Amino acid sequence: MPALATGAGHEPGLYELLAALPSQLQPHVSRPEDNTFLQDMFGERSLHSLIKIHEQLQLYEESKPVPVLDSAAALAHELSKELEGKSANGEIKELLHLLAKPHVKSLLSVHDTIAKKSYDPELPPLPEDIDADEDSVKIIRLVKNKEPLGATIMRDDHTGAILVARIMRGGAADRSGLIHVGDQLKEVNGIPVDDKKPEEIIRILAQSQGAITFKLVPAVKEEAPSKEPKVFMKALFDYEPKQDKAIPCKEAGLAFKMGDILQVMSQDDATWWQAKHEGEENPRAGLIPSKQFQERRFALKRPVATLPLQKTPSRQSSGFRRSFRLSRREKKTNKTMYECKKSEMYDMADVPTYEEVTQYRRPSGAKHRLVMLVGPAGVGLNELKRKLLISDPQHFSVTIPHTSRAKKNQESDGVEYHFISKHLFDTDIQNNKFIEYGEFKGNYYGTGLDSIRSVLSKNKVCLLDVQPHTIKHLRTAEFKPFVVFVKPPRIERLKETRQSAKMISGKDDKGTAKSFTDEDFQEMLNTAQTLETQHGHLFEKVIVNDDLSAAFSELRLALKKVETETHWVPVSWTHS
Ligand SMILES: Nc1ncnc2c1ncn2[C@@H]1O[C@H](COP(=O)(O)OP(=O)(O)OP(=O)(O)O)[C@@H](O)[C@H]1O
Repeated sequence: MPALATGAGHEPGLYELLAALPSQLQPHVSRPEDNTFLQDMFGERSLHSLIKIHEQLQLYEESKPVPVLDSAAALAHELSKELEGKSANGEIKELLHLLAKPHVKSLLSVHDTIAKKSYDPELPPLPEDIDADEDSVKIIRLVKNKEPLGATIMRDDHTGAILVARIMRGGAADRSGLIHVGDQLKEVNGIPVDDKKPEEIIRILAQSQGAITFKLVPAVKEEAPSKEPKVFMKALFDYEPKQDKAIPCKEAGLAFKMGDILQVMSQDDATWWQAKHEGEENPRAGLIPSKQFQERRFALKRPVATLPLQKTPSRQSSGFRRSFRLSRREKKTNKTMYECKKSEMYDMADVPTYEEVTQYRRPSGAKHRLVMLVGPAGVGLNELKRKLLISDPQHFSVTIPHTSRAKKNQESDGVEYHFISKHLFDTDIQNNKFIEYGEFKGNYYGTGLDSIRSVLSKNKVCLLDVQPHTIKHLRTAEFKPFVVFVKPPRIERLKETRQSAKMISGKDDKGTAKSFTDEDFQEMLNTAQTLETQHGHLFEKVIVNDDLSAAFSELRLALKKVETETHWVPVSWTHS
């Protein structure tokens, strides 16, 4: 931008800069509406006023003003009293009128507060009727602002006493350091609480303004002050405390979404942990269900979406992908020709709650993270993979599958397939060497773990396109998979974009191509929905494959970031 033209030897003030900006910017703005917007914005009167105030304040700051007196309010009061007795002329009347105005009074009071620099709230004196025998009683005064107190209370079932149940980390009560878990609450603002229900006490607290006085019997053992814990958990489910009937105090709850990173501040309570969102400035923690509690609830509820999947229909569906993606060499024919032998059942042992995570950045020269692409069949995984391979064949690669079928004349071992005997294939299955395998026309086909290792050891990014149930087997420190879910757009866009697309059907051995039907689209969407419900917590990136080139660019960028930026990964991946 060119330098602003200001008078020689004259420092441009903010105000002048603002006035000059629209004309200075004009040559750089092509659209008239942008120009109008800029003119309006910089011409806004309130902005000009603010800048003027800013400049004036700066002048004051430079001259370091000190208050002449810090009792302007009292002086004004005295003056008013004195003038009231005098015979009133017009000017005196006006002055009295001005000094009586609440705004002027407030202004003078604010002036005095600032002049005295007395920003702390004034507390009323301690009550005189403290029982001398009650040496264990603590009187505490906290000044309440809009922020909640950050403590929960409960009635002790045996003694009936009202106890402090929980102190939210970083909240007002915690910061005061005066209230502790187990303290017995005797009075709030002089009101005895022994006979009150916790809800009534909460109401009293909510209605209290300014300083609140608590009379407490301290708990026997006071909590040792602890350092801010550095446990980070990735949330694997959505949580909304307002909808949670079990939470002891809805206002104290912390809402979060699947994929959010939470800093867990306390796991002292078996049922309710305390946490805040990672990076959140506000130190106050909120309640979240503990891992164990959430697992228990999940097991009891067991929503329909997590029940075992239906058996694959006999019809060759465009739903769950059953291929091992043997098509690295344009050989789409083999894509869907065999059934997968691995279970597609949802594993109830993997209840998605929280996963402890830590930040990880791939050291330069270290092996790349495995890139797993998942999505419903026909959504475009192959197409995206193909584009990546073409875009940078030196950087991206795919696995070479194994087969027990005989090698054809034009084929070479280790190019189209690794050709091995049926016996060896069987042994490898027993030894868990395959991520996926299947049988077609009496021959085995499969993707081996070693074939991934082989790609990674060449310092290439391995693109793997598999069924989602395999993700959990590959989530190891060795592979550190980055899981991308490719999702279809809404049905109208799906139909629009796939008008000339062909689906490769594996129904017959020839892998004939056919156009998508409405049923195929619907099935693709249903499958996507099911995959997301069941495995969504494992997806690190979701890409909607609407416009193909946009989806490709998004994928490319995400993969670049995985290679160069810091990401949250399971703690266990960095401990090896
Ligand atoms: N965004 C898109 N816009 C238009 N056509 C697309 C788009 N994405 C994929 N296609 C087309 O859809 C068809 C299916 O894509 P592709 O073979 O990549 O799917 P897939 O997920 O690998 O499915 P399958 O598991 O059945 O092999 C192809 O003809 C492909 O060119």
